[in-house]
Amino acid sequence: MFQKDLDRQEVKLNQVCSCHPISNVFVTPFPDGLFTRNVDDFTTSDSSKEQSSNGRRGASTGRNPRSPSRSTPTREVLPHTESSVLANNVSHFSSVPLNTGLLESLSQNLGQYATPTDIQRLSLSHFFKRNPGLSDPSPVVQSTLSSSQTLLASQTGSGKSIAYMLPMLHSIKWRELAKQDEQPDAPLRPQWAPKGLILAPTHELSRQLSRFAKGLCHNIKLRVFCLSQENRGNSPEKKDDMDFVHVPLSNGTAEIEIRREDAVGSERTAHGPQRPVDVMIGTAGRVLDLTRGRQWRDDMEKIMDRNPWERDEPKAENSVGRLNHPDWKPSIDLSEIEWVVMDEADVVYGPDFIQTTEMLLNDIASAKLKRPLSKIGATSHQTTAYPFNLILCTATIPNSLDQYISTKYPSMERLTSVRLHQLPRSITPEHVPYSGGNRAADIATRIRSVWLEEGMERRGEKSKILLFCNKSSKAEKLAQYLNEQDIPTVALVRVLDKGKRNKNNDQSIESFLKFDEGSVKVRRKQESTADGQQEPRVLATTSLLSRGLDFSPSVKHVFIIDEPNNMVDFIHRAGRTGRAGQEGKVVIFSKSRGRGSARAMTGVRGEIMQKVGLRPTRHLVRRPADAFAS
Ligand SMILES: Nc1ncnc2c1ncn2[C@@H]1O[C@H](COP(=O)(O)OP(=O)(O)OP(=O)(O)O)[C@@H](O)[C@H]1O
Repeated sequence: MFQKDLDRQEVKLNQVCSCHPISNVFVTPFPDGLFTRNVDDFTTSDSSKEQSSNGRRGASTGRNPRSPSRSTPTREVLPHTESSVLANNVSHFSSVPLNTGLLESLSQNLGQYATPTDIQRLSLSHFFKRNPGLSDPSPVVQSTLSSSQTLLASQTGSGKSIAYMLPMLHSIKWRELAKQDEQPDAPLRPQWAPKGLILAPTHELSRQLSRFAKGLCHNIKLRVFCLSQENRGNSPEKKDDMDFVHVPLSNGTAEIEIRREDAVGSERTAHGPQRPVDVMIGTAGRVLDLTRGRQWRDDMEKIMDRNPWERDEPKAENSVGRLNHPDWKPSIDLSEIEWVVMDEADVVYGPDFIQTTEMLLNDIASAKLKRPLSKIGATSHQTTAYPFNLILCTATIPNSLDQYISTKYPSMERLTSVRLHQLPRSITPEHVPYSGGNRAADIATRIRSVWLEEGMERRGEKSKILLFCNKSSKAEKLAQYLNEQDIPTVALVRVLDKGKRNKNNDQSIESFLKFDEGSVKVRRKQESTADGQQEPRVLATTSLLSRGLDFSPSVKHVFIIDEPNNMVDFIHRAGRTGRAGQEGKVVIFSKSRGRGSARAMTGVRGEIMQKVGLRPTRHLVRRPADAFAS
């Protein structure tokens, strides 16, 4: 594929991360995301990526000429949202009857004196106080818990992962213990029939969430399994990998497949001493691949080719037999699912992913109710009450998501913290106009001055810096330039650059992410493989890494090199620093002062400058206060 095409695709990803008007989300009769592209395409090894990169999938599907074009960046409006009333009676994690093993894990992970953040207080209060099923095993109370719908919305870095993981993990453990008391001799459920499912838009985020969940589950002995394995070729390193066959792909990476003897329907349901998987984490596309079998995409694609404009979801699905098509080999049993979490909900419910997301939710409902989809009336246009708990989690609620929730999940409880859609207070914004000469040189100068300002260069402890560009090609060129200037930089961009996104890249990103076990592992690897090269202190990337990832507190600066597509994109890029109350700075680059700078200060950049309260330059054309203003 040509560079231009790749760049065009990437601009689209940036738009994906910012969502689109509601008409694009669910009224469009022929949403094309599932068959043209997937966030997976931009991340790690995946069969869909293989197909997408050779253009087959994109070529075989058309775009509904009646649907609004998605090629123009949208000015997504972030509506004003009322913050929920904070529960003052949940000042500590122990204020609710949380499983003691979970309390221990929290203190091991966050420190002895950690108290819940606002969104965690809201969540704990909501799930424990309003759902006595989390502490009362009586069947009547239990059934009230089994179909709640909740939205958790708060600023970046405010601890939303713990806010949804605690009620889910507590509930799964609570119900397991209650069942053991009732039926001590009940047979073990199948290996691959999880109780909880956490869906994220990228493999990177899935992996990070999975590590975090494993840390929380350590004491309560729930088994967490990540479907987004790292690229390890055929040499599995962890015990969990033994459950998978690694299928090498032509680009040097590997795909995973659950071992046939452990898959659904096999006689062997328990695998050695391993307990069944309790929580599974991955992208919706990967889960569908494993529940329906890899061929489902191809079969669906054939149907789309045959009858693209009159596509009707239940009809298309019925005509291929849905879950039980003889050619599809389902590997995961969805019938035991009790909790589904959609992390980064505005992306997962965005136009390019909505179809996969809805399909998976419908599959779960269908598996649980043991009825075909057509019988549960699950079309895109209807309100839906699923037979499981659904949690949507996001730092931004664009109009599109807001309206989608109102239409599709009218009874969804919205838990929203204060200052949603604003930069966290721990982030200081700064504006740097380019000098008018070599822009890359200006960036290098600012990086050096950051390290000088910190006075850390002398101690050899430079902080880490993230650079956000709009295009992979630009991030790569910038990284090359900075390396030539003796500023150790790594570019982490789309996976379509075959060979570049390899084990070393995965290692590079880990050294920027916050996770104790990960960083220890990375440090050890780096020590053993030291080849005289300096460890990168700067990571140049695109919006690919702007979503949900918990970067290390040593990432003190985020540089916004290119104008983000909109405020949503900006909030997520900036939010990679200043996490959990740590101090961080977002540096916004813009055109040099003088001719043309007035234009530079309008548009999204101008809105951002106003929004973050940066003193406008002389040339800034003021825009009327808009919905971003709180
Ligand atoms: N109660 C707490 N006390 C201290 N640190 C916390 C607490 N809760 C979470 N953290 C830490 O805050 C960091 C950010 O948490 P998390 O990744 O869940 O944020 P988030 O709200 O999901 O962010 P984003 O919107 O970017 O996805 C993590 O490093 C986590 O360990």
